[in-house]
Amino acid sequence: MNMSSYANCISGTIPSSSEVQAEKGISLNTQTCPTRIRPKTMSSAASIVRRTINHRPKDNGGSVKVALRLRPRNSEELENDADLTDYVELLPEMKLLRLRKNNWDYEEFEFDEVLDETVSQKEVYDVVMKPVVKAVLEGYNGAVIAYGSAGTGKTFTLANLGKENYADRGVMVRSIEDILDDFSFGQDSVSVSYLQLYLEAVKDLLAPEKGNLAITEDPETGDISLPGATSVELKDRTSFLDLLTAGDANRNLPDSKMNIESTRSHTLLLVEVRKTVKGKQGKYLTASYDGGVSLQTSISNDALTIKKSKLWIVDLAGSEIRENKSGNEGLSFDEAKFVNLSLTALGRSFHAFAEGASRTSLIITIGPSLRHKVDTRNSILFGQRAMKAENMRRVKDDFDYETLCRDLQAKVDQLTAENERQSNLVFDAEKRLKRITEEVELTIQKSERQAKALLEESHAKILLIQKENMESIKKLKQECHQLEKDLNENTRKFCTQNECVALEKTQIEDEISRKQQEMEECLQEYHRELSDIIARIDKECIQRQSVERRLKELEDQMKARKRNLNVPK
Ligand SMILES: Nc1ncnc2c1ncn2[C@@H]1O[C@H](COP(=O)(O)OP(=O)(O)OP(=O)(O)O)[C@@H](O)[C@H]1O
Repeated sequence: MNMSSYANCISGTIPSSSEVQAEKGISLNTQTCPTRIRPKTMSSAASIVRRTINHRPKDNGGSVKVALRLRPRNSEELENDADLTDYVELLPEMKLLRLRKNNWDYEEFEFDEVLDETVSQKEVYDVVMKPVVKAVLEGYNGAVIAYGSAGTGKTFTLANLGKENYADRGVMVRSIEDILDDFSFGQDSVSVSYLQLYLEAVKDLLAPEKGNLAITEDPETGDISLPGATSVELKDRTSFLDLLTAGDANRNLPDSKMNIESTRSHTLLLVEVRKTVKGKQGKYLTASYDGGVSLQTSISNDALTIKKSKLWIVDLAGSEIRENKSGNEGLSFDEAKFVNLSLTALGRSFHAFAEGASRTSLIITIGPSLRHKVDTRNSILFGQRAMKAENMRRVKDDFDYETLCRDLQAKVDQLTAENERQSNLVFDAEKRLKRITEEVELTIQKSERQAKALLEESHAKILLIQKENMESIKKLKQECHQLEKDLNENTRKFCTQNECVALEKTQIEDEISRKQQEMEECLQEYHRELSDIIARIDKECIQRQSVERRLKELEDQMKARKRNLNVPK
């Protein structure tokens, strides 16, 4: 028995797709729910890539409704910017998910709902669970199962009590709220059992002291029942929250180093609804749970009819592949084997359950980190197989249970074999991946060594060049210093020469001025002497004129005397 066969065993009544749409009440408006995860390469290359398309089966009236939900990134993933961008593309508006195999090839999967990380708990409930609860209130059996690898949000989706944030209430609480809202107190009743399957043990979370609950199998029908399971009648919403809180405290959460929130056990909440309705008499096809799983019909009492139905809400153990993911930290072989064994028991118990009218939804949860890659693919394939499961709704009178059981067992075997084949393939792929990773690591180490050697060589060269440069700089500095000295010397000499020239110039100028002064003085002396000479000449001229006049007078006197002398002759 395995996960996929398990899904087959819990198939249910499926309405037409238009009914589903009508029942959703709230539709996931794709406009308001854009796909954040969308690899550019895949989209842009959509016209050239190869696609493998896995559409929902045409005749889907009988399929298990399968919704796929992506968990938002947590703080660690946000810090590491982890996401599946290169690998997964969600197209909520088309209810499609694409898984890229490589750059040119991807697979496309269609689901009943594709819920991206922006979708709220209420929306998940409205889309996935509300139709199931509605069916349960109408007297049909229902089941919601969460499947996905550890830490992808199964428990958050199903079992969150909304203590920290009221809006985060999960499917369990919201279902009970809706069931209680529809109740006529005094007439109707709802009771719950809370169970855990870990390895092969079935634990009653409402009465853990009971130890391992016995699983009994009806030798004729093959039905599995748990006669010792506690069933507590609910008074109100608070009593349910108290029960779940107490039950959760009793859960056995084995350590998993791979993910501390991981649990390898399955948690089952069984809600039994008993409603008294007026009106139509006759047989109703329901299943009751009186300590086990068995079939019964409705009880009619004139105009009053009692409808009994039950709702299973199942939080499956993390769906990690069985091989260890990180050394010895994954599931041990025994543990993995027993997980499946407990699924066998569980799956069988659903034989009888499925024989009743039922509606089943499966929520596949996936994580936003690349470390979820392999698990994401496994979960998606599981969801796809579940979608192909046949509708189990039958009217009791028309139903051949023995054939159903045989068929189911055959399918269980077939799917077990298929699952094992798939697991082996995954195991081989992981081995190959491990080998390739080792090769890549070796190559990286070699490259690192080469890079280191190159780095050291370059470093040495750089040091040498630096040394040479330092020497050149030193030499240049010395030359520069010498040049400075020379320049200073020359400047000094030039200054000295300049000073000498200036001194000489001053001396010469002084000499010239002295000479000029002397010359001026001399000139003045000449002028004075000349003036004296002119004055003397003038004086002598005057004297000479006077002399000349005297002389002329004398000459005149002499002439006069001569004439006087001649006259007597
Ligand atoms: N839709 C969501 N929005 C916000 N937080 C979420 C959401 N889904 C999951 N988480 C958080 O992610 C963590 C893991 O979720 P959860 O425990 O539900 O995973 P799981 O699949 O049940 O894991 P396991 O198989 O180990 O039990 C929790 O801290 C939970 O609060």
